[in-house]
Amino acid sequence: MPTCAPIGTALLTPTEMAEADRLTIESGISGWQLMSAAGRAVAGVAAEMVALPGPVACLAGPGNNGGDAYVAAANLREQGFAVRVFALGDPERLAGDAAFARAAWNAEIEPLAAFEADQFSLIIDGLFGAGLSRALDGEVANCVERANACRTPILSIDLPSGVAGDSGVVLGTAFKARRTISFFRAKPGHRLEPGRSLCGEITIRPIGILPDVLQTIRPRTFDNDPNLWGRALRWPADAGHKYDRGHAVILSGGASKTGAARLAANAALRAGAGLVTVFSPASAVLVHAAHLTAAMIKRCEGASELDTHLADERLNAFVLGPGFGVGAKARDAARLILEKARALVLDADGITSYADDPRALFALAREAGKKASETRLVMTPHAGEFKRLFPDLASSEGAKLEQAREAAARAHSIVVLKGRDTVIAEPGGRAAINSTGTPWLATAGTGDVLTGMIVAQLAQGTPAFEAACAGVWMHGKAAEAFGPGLIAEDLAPMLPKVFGDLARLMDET
Ligand SMILES: NC(=O)C1=CN([C@@H]2O[C@H](COP(=O)(O)OP(=O)(O)OC[C@H]3O[C@@H](n4cnc5c(N)ncnc54)[C@H](O)[C@@H]3O)[C@@H](O)[C@H]2O)[C@@H](O)CC1
Ligand SMILES: Nc1ncnc2c1ncn2[C@@H]1O[C@H](COP(=O)(O)OP(=O)(O)O)[C@@H](O)[C@H]1O
Ligand SMILES: [K+]
Repeated sequence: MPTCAPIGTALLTPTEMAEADRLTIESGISGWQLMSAAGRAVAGVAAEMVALPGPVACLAGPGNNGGDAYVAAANLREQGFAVRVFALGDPERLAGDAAFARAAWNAEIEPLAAFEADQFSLIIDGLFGAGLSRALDGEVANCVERANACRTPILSIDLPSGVAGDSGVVLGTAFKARRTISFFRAKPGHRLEPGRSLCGEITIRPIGILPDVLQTIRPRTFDNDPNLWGRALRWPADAGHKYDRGHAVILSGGASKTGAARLAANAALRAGAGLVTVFSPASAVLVHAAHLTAAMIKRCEGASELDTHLADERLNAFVLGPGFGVGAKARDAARLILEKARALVLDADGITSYADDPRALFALAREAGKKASETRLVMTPHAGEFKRLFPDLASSEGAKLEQAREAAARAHSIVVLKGRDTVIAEPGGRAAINSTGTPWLATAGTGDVLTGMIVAQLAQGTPAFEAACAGVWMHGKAAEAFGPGLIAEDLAPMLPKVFGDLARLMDET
């Protein structure tokens, strides 16, 4: 089995980043050294974006983000660029390292009101970064809107001013950057929409902050990449047999709604489940038989037949929801599966079936978790389905990461809150933000495929959080591998390439 580094790629909130900064300074590296390195890195990226002599505008705010901008301005001037600095507020009031940076610039500083965006070949946005504490308004908002309206490329330092580092939410208004450079580790705001789109291309540079500080900070949010879950993933053993790789079951809806179950079943096989069976009502058995080859079909009319089938303990992971129908039949099935503490991926109609009584589902998940000593339920809602189970959380504007985290704790389950910036959260507070995928995934049936990719990992014995993360990652990678023109059926056939790339990636780390 390929091995992989045990630590995930952490995403640090602005507060955690400030702590990283503080711990590093405490260990003997000065704040000025960090700011100098940051400013030089900004100048380096700027020089990649614009030809000599510019001109370049540096917009400098009242804090250390502005400090970085002064350092970058001085460095670009040394390289021969024509640079003008525009400051928000009185530059004489800068304190600490930012005041040093302003002194090092040692040339004219114009007021922000004098800035005319279309006179420059590049705008460097050093107004606010991690310290953004309220909505942009007045003169600053006006400046941002003028800059966004012209075609001059924008390089944002740390974050596009106006984007909140912990949530990606826009406070008031925000720059739409061509590129964003940040330091040490990315922040959730670089990965969550709309922040992610407003950042443009993101570059993360080390500036001397010591990675050891992460041991003290103990971050809870990670990039969803193989560093986080690669070691937990199961690969076929050399002398293994199919039962070592688990037996996944997909519960199908009636005769006119069978496609979703087959999408999940085929994806589960490709994603590594040893055996996959579709449990089908009698009316749909022949429809499935006409289409399925490697996946098996078993008649399962309702609760009593399901109960009988569940006596086979090798059936270890289930998908319930895609095309299944909303109502008591779905709730009965979820109850029986969770009472036996089998792993369950609950999607679509399975989720909606609990809209009137979400607490009943959460209680089943809690008991199943206790019985198995590990989380048994993975829910995969899109925003609409999420709102049905967690209306109060969904109404808290924008903060997708915290919504998913809170929901996971409440529901004793893994919550996969889908979208371009899918968040995977576990009850203990750990969460991952996914960046794989393409907009072509916004097409019917791709969510059904995702359930298959997740259930395959659960069937093989990967813990629920890692199983969900891996499924989401490979789903996005499959979409990237196929490219434009994607429909749901195209995803599973891309998995051999995705596994090949994954194995290489893990061998390298
Ligand atoms: N490791 C690090 O964290 C490092 C951080 N550096 C830079 O330091 C920045 C963080 O510096 P600060 O904590 O000083 O924060 P910022 O420079 O982002 O902004 C803080 C200042 O802006 C004011 N402010 C916040 N929101 C406002 C609004 N909407 N309208 C008007 N004023 C507003 C605050 O009152 C405060 O004066 C980072 O973004 C990064 O660019 C670098 O210098 C080097 C190392
Ligand atoms: N614009 C997008 N960029 C990347 N991924 C997307 C985008 N839109 C949707 N997706 C992904 O596609 C899948 C759609 O799932 P879902 O909404 O349940 O569709 P369906 O019910 O039709 O199967 C999810 O995994 C979601 O994260
Ligand atoms: K900025």
